[in-house]
Amino acid sequence: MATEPPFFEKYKAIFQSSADEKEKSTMVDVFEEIELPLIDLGHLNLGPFERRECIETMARAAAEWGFFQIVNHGIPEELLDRLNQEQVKVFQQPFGKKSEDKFLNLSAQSYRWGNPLATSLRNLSWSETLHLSLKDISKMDEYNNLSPRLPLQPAAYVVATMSLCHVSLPMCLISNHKTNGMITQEPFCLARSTIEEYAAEANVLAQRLAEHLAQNLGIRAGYFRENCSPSSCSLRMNRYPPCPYSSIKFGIVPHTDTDFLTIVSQDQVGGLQLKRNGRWVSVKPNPKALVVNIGDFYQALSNGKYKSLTHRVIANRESERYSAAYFYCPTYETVIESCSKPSLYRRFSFKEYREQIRKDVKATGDKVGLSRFLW
Ligand SMILES: O=C(O)CCC(=O)C(=O)O
Ligand SMILES: [Fe+2]
Repeated sequence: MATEPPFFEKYKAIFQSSADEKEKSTMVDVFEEIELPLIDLGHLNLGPFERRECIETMARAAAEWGFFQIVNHGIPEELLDRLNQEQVKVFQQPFGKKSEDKFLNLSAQSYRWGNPLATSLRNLSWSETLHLSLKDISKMDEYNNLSPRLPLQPAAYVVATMSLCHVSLPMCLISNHKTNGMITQEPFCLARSTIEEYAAEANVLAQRLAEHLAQNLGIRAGYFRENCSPSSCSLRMNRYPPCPYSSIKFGIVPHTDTDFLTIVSQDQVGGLQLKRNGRWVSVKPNPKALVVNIGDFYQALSNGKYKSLTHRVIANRESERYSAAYFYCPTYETVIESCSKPSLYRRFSFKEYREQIRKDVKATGDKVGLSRFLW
């Protein structure tokens, strides 16, 4: 059963109407590959001097690059591996299952692929994602309650579940598999606890980073703790299938992130690019490090000191790529206001910002973003 989203069928018209662009894009784009500033968070525990230096280096990277990478961040490699395994399992499901409304009992639109509003090759994303609003994760449990109704013998179900899942809280779906011409049914288990464990660790890390970055800005110590919680954040699992069409450029189209900061774990394939001083540069992947990028809200909060950089992912012709992005967001009611005067941006709530994005995307196909809130 096909697992890949039907990109070609869905975007046939775009492919056909862009023959000229196809011609042009046979030229191979070459981008400079850069290594992001590397911050060793282990230095925070060495002594007051090393700690101050580490925080200053991080703040400089946030101001000059908007991106940096971190090691000794406290999230065990073993947990990152487990998260990746869960992610692979999700995307290996038949497309028909993934695109069901209640896939994994999550809200509609949790599974997304391509770009439903794509009008040309320029705004087509060659990727599929599972977007988990963290307040929804507890709903995943309900699937356990539903599963006995699924057409599999209870005993077989238990044995299969135990052998496929390494935790006691799997979320199960039954999927059809074709083996030697025979259709068989296998349960698909997603370890909810691995996702929760990762989300909890990522939340602690994100809060620590946000607080360190706030130190030189005079932002109240409790600001992030009061306005952000695991349930206001989200986790996006991304898969970028190999893309056979040279005319397709993007795994994810250029964008900035709508949050305070994002923590990204990625494999070794590469493809992330950021726009630095007006030029696109490729980020050299470092599977031992996590990538951190500043989002729109920290740019506004820091009164433009920290940069929410436009970034994108380039589609790869040969290899699939996986990444997982943790978005550190406040609650909808949180009002974001610059930490110094005169402020570049007028104050706005997350809710207001989201609403503006929704209108702009509908009207222009683009999020527009912070420039809408300049004085
Ligand atoms: O895949 C990546 O490296 C980045 C993903 C990203 O930018 C996002 O999910 O917002
Ligand atoms: Fe992003």
